Amino acid sequence: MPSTPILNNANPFDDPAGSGSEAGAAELDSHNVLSVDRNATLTLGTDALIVLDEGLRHRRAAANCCGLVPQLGKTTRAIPFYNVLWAELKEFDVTIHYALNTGKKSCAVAYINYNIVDKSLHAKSWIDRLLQRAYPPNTKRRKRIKVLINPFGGQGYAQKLWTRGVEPIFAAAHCEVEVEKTACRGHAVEIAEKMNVDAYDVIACASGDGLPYEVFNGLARRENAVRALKKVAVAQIPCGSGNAMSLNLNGTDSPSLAALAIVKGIRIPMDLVAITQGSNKYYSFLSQAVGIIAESDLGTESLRWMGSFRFTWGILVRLLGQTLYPAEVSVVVENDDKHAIKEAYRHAIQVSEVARAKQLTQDDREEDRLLNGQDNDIPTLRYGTVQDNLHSDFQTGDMPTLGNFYVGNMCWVSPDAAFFATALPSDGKVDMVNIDGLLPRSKSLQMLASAGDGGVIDLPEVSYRKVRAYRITPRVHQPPSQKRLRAKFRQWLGGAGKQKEGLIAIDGEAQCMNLVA
Ligand SMILES: Nc1ncnc2c1ncn2[C@@H]1O[C@H](COP(=O)(O)OP(=O)(O)OP(=O)(O)O)[C@@H](O)[C@H]1O
Repeated sequence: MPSTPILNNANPFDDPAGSGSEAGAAELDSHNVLSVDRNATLTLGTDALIVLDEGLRHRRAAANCCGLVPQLGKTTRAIPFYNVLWAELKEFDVTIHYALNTGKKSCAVAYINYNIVDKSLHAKSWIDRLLQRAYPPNTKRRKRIKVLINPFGGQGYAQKLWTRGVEPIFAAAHCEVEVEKTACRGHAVEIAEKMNVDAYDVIACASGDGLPYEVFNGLARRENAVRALKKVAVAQIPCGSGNAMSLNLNGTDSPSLAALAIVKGIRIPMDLVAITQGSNKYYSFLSQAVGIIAESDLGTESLRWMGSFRFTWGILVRLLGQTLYPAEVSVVVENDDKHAIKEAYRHAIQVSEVARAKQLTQDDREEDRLLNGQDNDIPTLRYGTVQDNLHSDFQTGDMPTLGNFYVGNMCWVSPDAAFFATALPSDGKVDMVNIDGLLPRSKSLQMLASAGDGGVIDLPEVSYRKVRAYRITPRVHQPPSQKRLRAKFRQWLGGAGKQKEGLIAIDGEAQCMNLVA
């Protein structure tokens, strides 16, 4: 995962490599400084390129108040290495393109250009050193990116968001880009199934979470599926109504900031959850939901006129009406102690931060195995399919008053809901949340409010477990005869008037389930 560099309180002009002696320090300093025209210098600092230029003062002053009022501007500018997209030397001209933050949630390509004063080979090696800092050893430069655009994703602006906010960043970073628009539902599955995975480093989906879901499933259908899944990274350029993948992996739901995160991103392994239903098999990267969340997301089609408020409305109607989704649930539990789950999470984060600080490159042996074509088939499922007998590791329970069944592999499910606060992308487990449908209404609302800061796990009424596998068999809910009319009214009010089947949301995509009597 890419990280925004932290500008700590160290002197930004210090070289991170340190210096042994004063003479050594002076030599290092001179290596890191490039003298350019207009009496300016460009210095490689700890985390940023420092531009020291008297001219900046006048330019900034001019930008204020139409330049009529003399003002003192700064003469230095720090460009974090993370934001540096490319640097090149042509003749005696140095040009550095970078991503300039243009607001809290956007960036755009900007550049600086100077004529070099020192005409020796120093400038060339300085540029190399700048690029090494902009792209540490674990970060691939000039990524080859296959971009898939869902023209109907979100509110239909994916093409515009791509052209305005993303394409210029990929171009400035010298990425090789090939763009294809999806023509219909399922098209991304087909593209991922047939593409030459050796020709690309990344498949970037300008869409909601639906396209990455299709891409994973397309890659998983191939011969040598494991090789394909490991070879090419899947990323999201957030252009949909659900952009959880980008929130979790790029740390943003802004298309331009996500573009920068992809340019600077490193590959990380991520678990996929295999789901079998009848004879079908799907792979999920994000979440599966049965009950209130799934029904509010997918069972509110008749309320589309409400826009995105239909989801909130759907949840409120179902929560306040204490709607039940009874089911039999069998689970292979890894850990059901919330305190231990949180401790294990903290430890895992510390370990991953150490690895990130060391800028570890991908394990060479892993790379060899990929290229030599070993371990390329998807392994058989450890706990079998839904058509097999239950493995002895499963614990089965009846949940007659289940309200919400939610399983996740990533923390954020939307910008204001960190539902799975301890989810780790590749620990071989998923976080399972079960909430009783008869929870007092005030508690239900409290639970909704606590999702924003990841507090769901701390609510005593919420069952939160790390699990390895589960099986859910939803049942028909038959309210007592005197309450049936009210239940039908609530169903209509919640947007699921004519719905007969149960719904399971896999990464936000709908699958129907037969309800067992
Ligand atoms: N050209 C197209 N026409 C119709 N549907 C398409 C097209 N391209 C992709 N799709 C489908 O659109 C669905 C939703 O895609 P996506 O996740 O990108 O958008 P979204 O707005 O976040 O979706 P949702 O409203 O379902 O959350 C996917 O299932 C995908 O297969």
